[in-house]
Amino acid sequence: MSTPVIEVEGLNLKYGEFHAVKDLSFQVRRGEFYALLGTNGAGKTSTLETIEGHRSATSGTVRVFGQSPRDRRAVRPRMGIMLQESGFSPDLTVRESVSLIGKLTERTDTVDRVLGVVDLGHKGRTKVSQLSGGEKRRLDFATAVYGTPELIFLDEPTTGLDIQSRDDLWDAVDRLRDEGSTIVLTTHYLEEAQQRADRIGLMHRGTFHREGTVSELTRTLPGAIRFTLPATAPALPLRATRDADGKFAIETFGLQKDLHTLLGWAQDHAVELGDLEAGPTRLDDVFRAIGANDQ
Ligand SMILES: Nc1ncnc2c1ncn2[C@@H]1O[C@H](COP(=O)(O)OP(=O)(O)OP(=O)(O)O)[C@@H](O)[C@H]1O
Repeated sequence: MSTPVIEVEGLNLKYGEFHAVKDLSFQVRRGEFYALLGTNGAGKTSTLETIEGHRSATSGTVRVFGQSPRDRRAVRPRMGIMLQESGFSPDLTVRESVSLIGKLTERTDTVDRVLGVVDLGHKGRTKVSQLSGGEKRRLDFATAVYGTPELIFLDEPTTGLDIQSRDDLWDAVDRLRDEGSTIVLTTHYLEEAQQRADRIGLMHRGTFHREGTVSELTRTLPGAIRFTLPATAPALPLRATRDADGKFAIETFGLQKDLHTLLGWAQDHAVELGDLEAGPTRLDDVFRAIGANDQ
């Protein structure tokens, strides 16, 4: 098997007395889309900064392409990092900023191609200070696109983007994946991770609460059927609870069977199920379950 792109082994990070990352171990394989998710303050940024070579581990090892990320000359040209704030100089134009990415990363590409991918071709001569929030975010994304790096970090990439720009960004990420790039994503938009990630590392208080594919993370929790009923409806065929807003909820590990029972019962009794929703557990519910365990 080829060397993993990222190998984290027993990583610990301390800020003074505060133990921010505790014995964390995981790997990201070549071509994988890995989402590092977690609660606020879980340690995601600290972990990523170590992998990106910006921070030293208190103990443990981190390898990127089999090398230390502190060996910047070897590793840096192969990584594209889209930070939450890239900090482009406000006085530079968009074109100059993209060209600077090329110089700093030592990757080869053309400024026009990159401007086209991030849809800023019409803003090439505009100063960074005059860009809208969403346009700045698209310029940040250029750091991940320039030269199609082998490993790409996307830190909250879609924050501040409208729907169209989000779709465009994910289309561009899909193309990068087609070219073989490995993607590491952090986001608080869980649906984006749920739809795209091959695997998810779910951090809480410095360590993994869970790690696995989306279905591995969600299948330990029941799915749910929710609906409203007219006041005259007869007794339900299944055990249900009532939400604060009066909606009925059936939690089940046999979603298809229970849905079939419920629909048959509604048909037989000519009962209309209002606002009917049925679905497997979503990643949001896995997150809520973390909070519940803390109580
Ligand atoms: N420079 C620092 N000095 C002291 N404590 C820090 C420092 N940086 C981070 N921390 C603490 O370490 C913990 C982990 O922070 P980190 O930024 O890695 O979390 P995160 O998972 O990225 O959180 P969020 O989702 O809120 O961005 C937090 O409790 C934070 O307050």
